[in-house]
Amino acid sequence: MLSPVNPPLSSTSSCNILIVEDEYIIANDLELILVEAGYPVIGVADSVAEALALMDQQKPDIVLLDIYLKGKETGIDLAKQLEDRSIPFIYISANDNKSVLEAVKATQPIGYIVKPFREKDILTTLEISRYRHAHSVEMKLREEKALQIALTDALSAQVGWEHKLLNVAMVLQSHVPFDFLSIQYQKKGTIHNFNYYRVGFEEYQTISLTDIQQMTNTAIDQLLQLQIGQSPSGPVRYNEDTFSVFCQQNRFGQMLAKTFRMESALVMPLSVGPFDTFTISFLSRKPDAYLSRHLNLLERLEQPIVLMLERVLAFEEVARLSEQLKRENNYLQEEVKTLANFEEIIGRSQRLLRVFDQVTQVANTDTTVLILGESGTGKELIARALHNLSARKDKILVKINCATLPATLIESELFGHEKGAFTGAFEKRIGKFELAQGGTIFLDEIGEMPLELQAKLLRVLQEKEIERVGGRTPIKTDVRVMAATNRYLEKEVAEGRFRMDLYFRLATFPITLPSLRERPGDIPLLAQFFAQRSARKLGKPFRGISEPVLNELINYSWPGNIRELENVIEQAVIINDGQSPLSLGRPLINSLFSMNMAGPMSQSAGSFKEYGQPANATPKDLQDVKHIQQETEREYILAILKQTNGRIRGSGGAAELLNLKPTTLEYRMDKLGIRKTLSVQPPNSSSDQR
Ligand SMILES: Nc1ncnc2c1ncn2[C@@H]1O[C@H](COP(=O)(O)OP(=O)(O)OP(=O)(O)O)[C@@H](O)[C@H]1O
Repeated sequence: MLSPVNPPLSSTSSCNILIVEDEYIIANDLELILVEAGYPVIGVADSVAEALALMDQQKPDIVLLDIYLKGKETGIDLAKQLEDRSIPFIYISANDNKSVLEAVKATQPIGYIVKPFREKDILTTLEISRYRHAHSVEMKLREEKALQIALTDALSAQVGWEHKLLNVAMVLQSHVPFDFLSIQYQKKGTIHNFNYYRVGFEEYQTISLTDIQQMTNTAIDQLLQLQIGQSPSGPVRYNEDTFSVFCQQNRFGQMLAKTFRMESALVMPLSVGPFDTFTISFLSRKPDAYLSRHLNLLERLEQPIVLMLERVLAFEEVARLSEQLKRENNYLQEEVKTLANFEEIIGRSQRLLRVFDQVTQVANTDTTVLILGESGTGKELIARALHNLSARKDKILVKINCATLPATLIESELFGHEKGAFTGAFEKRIGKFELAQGGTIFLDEIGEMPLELQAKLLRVLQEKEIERVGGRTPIKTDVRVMAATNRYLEKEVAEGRFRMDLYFRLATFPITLPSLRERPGDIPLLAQFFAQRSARKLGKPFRGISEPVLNELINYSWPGNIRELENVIEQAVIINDGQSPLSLGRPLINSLFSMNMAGPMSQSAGSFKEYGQPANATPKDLQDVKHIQQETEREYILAILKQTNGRIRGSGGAAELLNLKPTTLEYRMDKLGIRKTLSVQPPNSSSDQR
């Protein structure tokens, strides 16, 4: 609590007085009394015009003011101007007419002296009025300080902006009265609008743009359009005479005034930082509600409020960034991060070296890259290498697997959604494109993307803008796009499952990875690398790989490519006693995959084939190929599941052995008709758990 302190009163000699009196004798009398008492009299005026001219030369500290003066204008007219200039005044008048006294009271003088007066009356009233005025200035300062504290509390409350600004409105009401308060917040070009309609003492109704849309029959877009570029440069009041100017300049305000029958306004624009502006419009039903004291108060509050808003917005930004960091962290923890530089990519075959050349050529550009190749050939590894070699390497690489997400969720996963965009969208959520801002997005299994979303992705690639689901404003993005697929995309295009325009857009720079059987020379290197890495991980000595085992590895067709080799070697290390060279946990049988059919793959996207073909059956058409491919994958997964006794997750589970995320494996199992609720099958059981 502030303790009441009497403000010190300045000496009479420092209180300059202006006398405004048209009767010469009285004016002269007054001057003599004042000078005698030590007050400097800076002038005597007999009309409002003369008083104003004198005040322009020197500002008085107090004006002694008669009501009826020379000319048309009265002391009451001058009083309004004195209020504007914050100059205190005392009336000296013989007038006791009731209506005149009412008008006098409304001008808020600091005193009133009745004519005829005695010297004592003048000096005592002057002294008391000066004291009360000084005291009221002090009170005003205190009130303003309290107002600033209340505004800070209102703005820093942990509530949404609508609630925050309602609190601000309630705090301001007793200082700048209004019947309607409209606050427009422009953030980097996006407009947010908050409207509060006073319906009772401390009772307000929040009016949304949708409400205004319904009341005025105007489309939202048009309402937003009406609000663009309408702020004055500083606080301005519009009363009776100037309200039409307000309506001309402010089309949205005009609409509010018409709908809610408002007749005066006070507009306060606030620039917060380089991008954000707030425009607070106070509207009143009274035609002359806004006085200069309201304007002066808002002018004084301008800087403190801007500082408060800057602080609140900075806190919000920090919270947003830390939320983004948390999200990125979660994301990175979820991801098995591979460091992927060329050193981590094993192989010396000509085919792989050619891929390295392509990666080096394109890495440091922003070109969209399409990585093609059978499953497990290292497409993701190459995507990571591309990112790590690009200028975006210090920003995030976000991967999204288009095959593992339900079609209904991919859009919101990619582009985010606004609160309430669809059932279950309880909170606003940013998508992977926004998460990847400044970095790279890797769209794995792009061939699985639903057609309608392909159109949206194409627009993002062309416009470099995204739109959240349920959002209305496009958001600029700076994201490099990479995509991968093990599908033959040209065939998908021919069969109408993939948009040709998107295909061409993505395939600006295709990189096709060779299958493992196309580079058998790399198999010993890879096997050695994986064996050493697993042994290190398991803390076991590594005694090499025997010649026959290496031959077996080289002669196998590797339908699962490097991923399969990695798993085979890891199992071999697990069962190895640490004393002898590695032997394989299970024999490698080229039962369904033909080695001789797996010819070298061309580098062009067009000649890419899906999987190898069976040795013991000549497929008649594409359907056959697909069937064989699915059967193979199915058998392979079942074999691993049998090995793990049906366990998918956790250490030693099928997902780990297959080096897949459990959700990816479950998705594939689902697609291949393998039931998730696996019963533990005896190793020789032929049940396929369908
Ligand atoms: N040249 C390589 N050197 C070392 N490890 C590799 C190499 N290529 C791939 N791998 C490893 O093989 C596994 C499969 O690679 P990756 O996931 O990149 O394949 P993919 O082609 O993206 O597979 P899918 O199409 O199934 O998503 C990963 O563990 C990866 O680290």
